[in-house]
Amino acid sequence: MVRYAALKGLYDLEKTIGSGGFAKVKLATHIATGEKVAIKIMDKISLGDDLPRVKLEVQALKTLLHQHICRLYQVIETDSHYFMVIEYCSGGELFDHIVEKNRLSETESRKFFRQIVSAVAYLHSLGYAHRDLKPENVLLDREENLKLIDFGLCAKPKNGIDSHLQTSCGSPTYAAPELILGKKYLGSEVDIWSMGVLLYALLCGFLPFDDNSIENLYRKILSGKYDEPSWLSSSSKRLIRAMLQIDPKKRITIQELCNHPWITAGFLNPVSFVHKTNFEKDDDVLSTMSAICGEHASDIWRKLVKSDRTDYRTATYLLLLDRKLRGLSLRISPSA
Ligand SMILES: COc1cc(O)cc(Nc2ccc(C(=O)Nc3ccccc3)c(OCCC[NH3+])c2)c1
Repeated sequence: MVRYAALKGLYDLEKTIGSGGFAKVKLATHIATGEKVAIKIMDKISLGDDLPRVKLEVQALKTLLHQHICRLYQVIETDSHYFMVIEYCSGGELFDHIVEKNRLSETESRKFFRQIVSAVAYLHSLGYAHRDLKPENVLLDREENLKLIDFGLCAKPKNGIDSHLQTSCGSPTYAAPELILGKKYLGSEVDIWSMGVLLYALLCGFLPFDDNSIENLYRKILSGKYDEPSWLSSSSKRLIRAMLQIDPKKRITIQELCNHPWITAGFLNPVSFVHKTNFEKDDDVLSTMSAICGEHASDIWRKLVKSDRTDYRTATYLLLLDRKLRGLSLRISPSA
């Protein structure tokens, strides 16, 4: 097991749970609380000119406080590496959940899809677009709550969500026609397309556009034609068609999506979200931390609120808070 001095006494690294281009994600234990976390390890040399993306993602994640967006607890930077300590989603990938059940019922799909819509509507309301929405980036926590991950490609155009982007990114299978054509596009509109692919995958158990050859895949996406299996209700078909519109200007908007009849069926209200600017103050957690580090609870809270929200104190506070919300004891052992 590779050891990193920067993690010594704070986190014990365990198995690798994901690896991508320039990053690998390992399961780890936050030693003081015993809580599991995911640590995304990036080597600065292999990051190359993608280095600024890490800062962009960290900046975005400090702002994004939403129950269906995976939480960033801590960032550790050394001369050679970045470590992002992230919420561990023990339920694994939504994709595996769909495959294991072959496909999901309309009711179960709606439960998950409402959570995705809430997270994306929140993201867009803050001027961000995810740009890489795909089943692998949708995880589940232990209560099967959905968590969006990997904001490495997320963008916050400087002139706001309604200004055009050009960078081609994300995976072709879930990419909108305008994106694969290299046209200028709106992040919000490409996210809606990808959500249409996600909804189709939930309801059908396979993808609307799929092909081993990239040319055929592109041709299928640009045709906008896909199968509509017999089990799809007419309401489901209407919603998917509204999201998989080739012309981005004809595509349903995130606001219309929050109120769509398919989304609200069986629920009392449209999809909504809350803008949280800070995590909630919890006196039990603060007194537990105070007992260990000897500082007054009020001083710990003041430092937490003033901090950049990605230090060890923040990670410890949020992990203890999570333990409390799960009804577990707030045990904490002084770091070795
Ligand atoms: C904000 O959340 C982020 C940002 C980011 O840049 C990367 C990640 N990556 C993560 C985070 C957590 C997991 C995880 O908990 N996975 C897991 C847990 C139990 C069973 C199976 C998987 C993660 O998994 C990597 C594979 C996901 N495709 C990646 C989060």
